[in-house]
Amino acid sequence: MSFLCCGTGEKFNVDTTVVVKHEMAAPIKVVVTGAAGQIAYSLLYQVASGAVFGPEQPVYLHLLDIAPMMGVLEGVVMELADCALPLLAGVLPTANPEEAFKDVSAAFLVGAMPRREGMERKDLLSANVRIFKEQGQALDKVARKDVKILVVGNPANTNALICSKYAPSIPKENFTAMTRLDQNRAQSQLAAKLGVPVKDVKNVIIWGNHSSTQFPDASNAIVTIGGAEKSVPKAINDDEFLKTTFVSTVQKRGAAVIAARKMSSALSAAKAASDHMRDWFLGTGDRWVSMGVVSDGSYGTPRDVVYSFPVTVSNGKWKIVQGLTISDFAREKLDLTGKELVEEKQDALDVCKD
Ligand SMILES: NC(=O)C1=CN([C@@H]2O[C@H](COP(=O)(O)OP(=O)(O)OC[C@H]3O[C@@H](n4cnc5c(N)ncnc54)[C@H](O)[C@@H]3O)[C@@H](O)[C@H]2O)C=CC1
Ligand SMILES: O=C([O-])CC(=O)C(=O)O
Repeated sequence: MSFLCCGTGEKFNVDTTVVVKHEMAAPIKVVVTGAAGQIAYSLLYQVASGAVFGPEQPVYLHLLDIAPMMGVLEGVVMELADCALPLLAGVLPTANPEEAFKDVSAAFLVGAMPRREGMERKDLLSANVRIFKEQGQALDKVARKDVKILVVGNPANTNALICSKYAPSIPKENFTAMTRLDQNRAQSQLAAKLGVPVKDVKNVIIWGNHSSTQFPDASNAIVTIGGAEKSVPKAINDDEFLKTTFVSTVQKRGAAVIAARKMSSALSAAKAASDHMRDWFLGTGDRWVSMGVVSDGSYGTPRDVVYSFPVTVSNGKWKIVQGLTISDFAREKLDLTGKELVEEKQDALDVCKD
């Protein structure tokens, strides 16, 4: 296994003493940006241990961060070596986006400034959107055309849109933004209310923007109780809770974590990024998951913004779940978050002109 030192580019070897008894697939190249940061610190283990691409799929990790962070990144590379992970085929730490994105099959775009207490995620737009313009341009030049890209850095939906705009040779469908953390939060809130394990709640939806206008929607969610499936609204039997406390708890959960930790969610964000990419690569079956994708106008949403929808995935392709009934209450929420995305898009395009 080869690891490269950030400063020197020198190779060193790690004896993992692992005997692989059967034929493994060829390694895929996976990039994580912001690799010296908080989220990456939890994410890298999950990617390198097989939790994302499966227990038979070796990975070659490309780690991108900015030049001043190369020293810290060196420490991360050492720790990855020290994990002695059988699926980790190699590590390339770099501050050069074109080197980082070369031939990658999957990209976790995490590297961006996080918000602090009192900020909305869109306050990060002017600082972060240029990163996604530059990275779109680099992906366009050197990544595989079938690369699956997950934008985590905030404001995630609009950053994903900008990244796609600057990578015209890569299909729009390959750019997604992370709302899986919101989905996981919503699922967990519902499970707690119902007193069931979180695995027994499915098909909760996050609509729209990963922001405080998102609409966490339990109206189609299903819970398994005593071996039988039941509608969540029927099982909870408290519409007022589902329309108010539930929605606002999920909308404000990121801010609540910042208030408590003085830093934004990282452990749960990394878990959600792993869930999102795993489901995209390995499929969802008939479970619905929420992903920010370039809108085709489904459910009367604005086109050409990255909007979170319920999707299913098979053979590496996501498809928006169609045919759901949208109540008047939901319509208002879907429109509000859509309007915010249209405004953010305009602001981002203005920033990118400079
Ligand atoms: N979509 C979501 O659900 C969530 C999104 N986030 C967002 O994820 C982002 C990262 O959060 P953390 O890891 O906690 O932040 P962090 O500050 O701990 O790490 C960010 C890393 O990105 C690096 N970076 C900055 N500019 C870069 C560039 N141009 N190229 C490569 N790397 C660059 C920094 O040097 C730093 O190492 C933030 O924008 C945060 O708001 C956080 C939680 C959930
Ligand atoms: O709230 C933040 O700024 C970080 C984030 O996106 C989240 O935790 O959902």
